[in-house]
Amino acid sequence: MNNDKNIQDNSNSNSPLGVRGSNILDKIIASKKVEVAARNLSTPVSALEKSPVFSRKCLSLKQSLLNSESGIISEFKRKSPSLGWIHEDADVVDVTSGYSAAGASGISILTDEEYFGGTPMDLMAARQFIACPVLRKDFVIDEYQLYEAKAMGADVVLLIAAALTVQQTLELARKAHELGLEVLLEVHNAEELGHANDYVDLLGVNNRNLKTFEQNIQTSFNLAALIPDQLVKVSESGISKGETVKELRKVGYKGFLMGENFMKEEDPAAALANFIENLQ
Ligand SMILES: O=C(O)c1ccccc1NCC(=O)[C@H](O)[C@H](O)COP(=O)(O)O
Repeated sequence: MNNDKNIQDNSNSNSPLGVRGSNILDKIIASKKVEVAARNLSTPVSALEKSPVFSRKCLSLKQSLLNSESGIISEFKRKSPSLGWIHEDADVVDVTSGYSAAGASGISILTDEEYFGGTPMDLMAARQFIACPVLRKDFVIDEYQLYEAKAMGADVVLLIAAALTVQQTLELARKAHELGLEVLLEVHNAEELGHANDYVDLLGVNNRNLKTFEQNIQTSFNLAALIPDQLVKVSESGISKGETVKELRKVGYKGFLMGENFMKEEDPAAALANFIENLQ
């Protein structure tokens, strides 16, 4: 039996951070609005544009996934709303340069501090040492955050359908492309696929419902056939078995976003190397 498909629903439990799962996405978005407004005042776009990496040409995660053997997008996250601390003292440069050396097709870095224990500095530091595509993993609600992503040295941004209207998704995706960033649109159900537009490069199916924390790999299998062919499919969250990756490949997935499975280990990069070796 593939245990990844049978992850238990923990939607009714209190999270380790003391926020109930049922409204976590709303809480994150509410905090994000305050945070972004403050940063916009302290560091205007004109200052972000002066970043030494602002004008660098972004690497393509889409191409990397199409060309790569593993398709693993390994994530750097110190904590999460569903688990609390996973790896509090993890060093971003050690872990992400290790991920890169181990054969990651892309690297996702959480830049949200309040809920995930990350910072924009994490991404900026990692960028100096890694040559594979980097996803800024955050809750994008404002185009200011796209300028920030560019200033940090990110290549891809995440747009979460559950947090945006169709119109907001279109405007943010268009702006991201204008800045040279790729767009990973994340959905959790068939209805959210309606957020896809011409500026979306990769379509991520999150097996975790961000409003309830419920996880089920079956979500990726159910939505696979509904995703337009031109979008590179990525399965996100709750993956811990090579067998799951192999089954997801059969229904067209090229990318596999994995965080906890590696970050919970003392040496996340060694865990990734071992995972990839067992995929061959
Ligand atoms: O991880 C959480 O608890 C979480 C809660 C609310 C919103 C987002 C959340 N996580 C972001 C992600 O989607 C995952 O970090 C990513 O897909 C990797 O998942 P996993 O392999 O299960 O760590």
